[in-house]
Amino acid sequence: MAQDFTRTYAETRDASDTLAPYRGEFYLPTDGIYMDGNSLGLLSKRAEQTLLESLNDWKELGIDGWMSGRHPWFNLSEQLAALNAPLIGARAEEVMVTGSTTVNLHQLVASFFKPEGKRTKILADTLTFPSDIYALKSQLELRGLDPAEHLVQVSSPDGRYLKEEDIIAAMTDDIALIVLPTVLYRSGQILDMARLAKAAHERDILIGFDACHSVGAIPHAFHDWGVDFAYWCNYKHLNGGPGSVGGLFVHERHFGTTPGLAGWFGSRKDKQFDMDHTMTPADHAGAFQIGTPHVLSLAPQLGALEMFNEVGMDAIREKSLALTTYMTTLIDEVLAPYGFVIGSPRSETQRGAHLSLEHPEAARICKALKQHRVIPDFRAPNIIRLAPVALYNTFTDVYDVVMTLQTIMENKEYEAFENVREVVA
Ligand SMILES: Cc1ncc(COP(=O)(O)O)c(C=O)c1O
Ligand SMILES: Nc1ccccc1C(=O)C[C@H](N)C(=O)O
Repeated sequence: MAQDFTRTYAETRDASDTLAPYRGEFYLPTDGIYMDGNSLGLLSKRAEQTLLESLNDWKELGIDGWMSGRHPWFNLSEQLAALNAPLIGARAEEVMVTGSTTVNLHQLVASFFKPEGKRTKILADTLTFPSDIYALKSQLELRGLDPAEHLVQVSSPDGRYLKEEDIIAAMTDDIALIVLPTVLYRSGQILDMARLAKAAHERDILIGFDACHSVGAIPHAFHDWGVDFAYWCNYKHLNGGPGSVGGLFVHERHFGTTPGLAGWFGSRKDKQFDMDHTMTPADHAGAFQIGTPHVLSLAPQLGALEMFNEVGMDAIREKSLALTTYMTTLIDEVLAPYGFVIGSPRSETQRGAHLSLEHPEAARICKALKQHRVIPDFRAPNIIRLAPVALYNTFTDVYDVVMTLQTIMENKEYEAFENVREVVA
């Protein structure tokens, strides 16, 4: 069917969507449209079930829940690592579900940043998420290195995108480590990780990626690309729940590296309860765990990740691109008179799973959207992020959101609100 701009067209696309049955697995808002799965994914019935099962194990088993019950807690992180691994293109032993994004970055930099001789600097970029920069600066300071000199941030020519050639040009012989996002949190640009990893290694530099905005959104091949490490959260596209435990990847060539931040849960599991004061680290990515896993923030991931493994990242990516491409076409057609700029890549190979819509009145347009029960998020100073999620959004959702935006703009409904951000979104 040729694309047209009717709601019937959107309904026809939904009717032939093979992922459509998954929508029924989620708790969706009953009175509106959720478009913020890039910030906090929704609860699914399966995630709820595995959380309740773990809660019940605690209720019934107490301490014995570590080794028995529905999902024994002692191996839960390893079990989830095996479910995360296919999503990022890694071997199960290269992955651990542990910590949080920022804590895992601290752990990985503490373990892999080895300033020596002339190589004393870390390379990052100016568009990355602030927490990463705070962590990198504090890691430098812990080593007595001044971030003003030792943190190099590649800048963006336009404030939206980074150019791989600029990043490669900044890979000079004083750089020891590179930390970059896989997908930029504002524009949704995908960086060419394979190319960057190759360029870094040709120059003897280690490279790690923040995969918060790509895990569960696009396929990865971290192992084959030779990426040294990566870290991510499981609460956005992976729907693990607010504050859900994060993930990390360490390429197998680095197995045996001493963890910078050691703790007893990084031990070989058969040795951990020997209670020896000399640690025997696990001989895989498990070595980078620190303390006791946050079991109740792991448990929902069992149900949530099962769906991703069932469907596979290729099918998720295919639908996600179909949704964002459809949204782009509608925005171009319907919102053209109102001064919006799409601040996300037009090219599908460079586009992550959300669209960034820029407008000088963005803060109050977001508030008007929320009044219509459409949930986007806002990033200062002028970005509305919209994420039509493959597992639970529809083409009709996309259509309705764009039409709601048209109504808001046409009737200047946003003028009823102040153009200032709210606390979170
Ligand atoms: C790209 C990116 N990096 C880091 C973080 C920080 O994650 P956390 O607060 O879970 O450590 C986030 C989200 O909050 C993020 O989107
Ligand atoms: N962790 C959070 C806690 C509270 C509110 C938002 C977040 C986010 O994750 C924001 C997201 N990282 C972003 O790309 O803006």
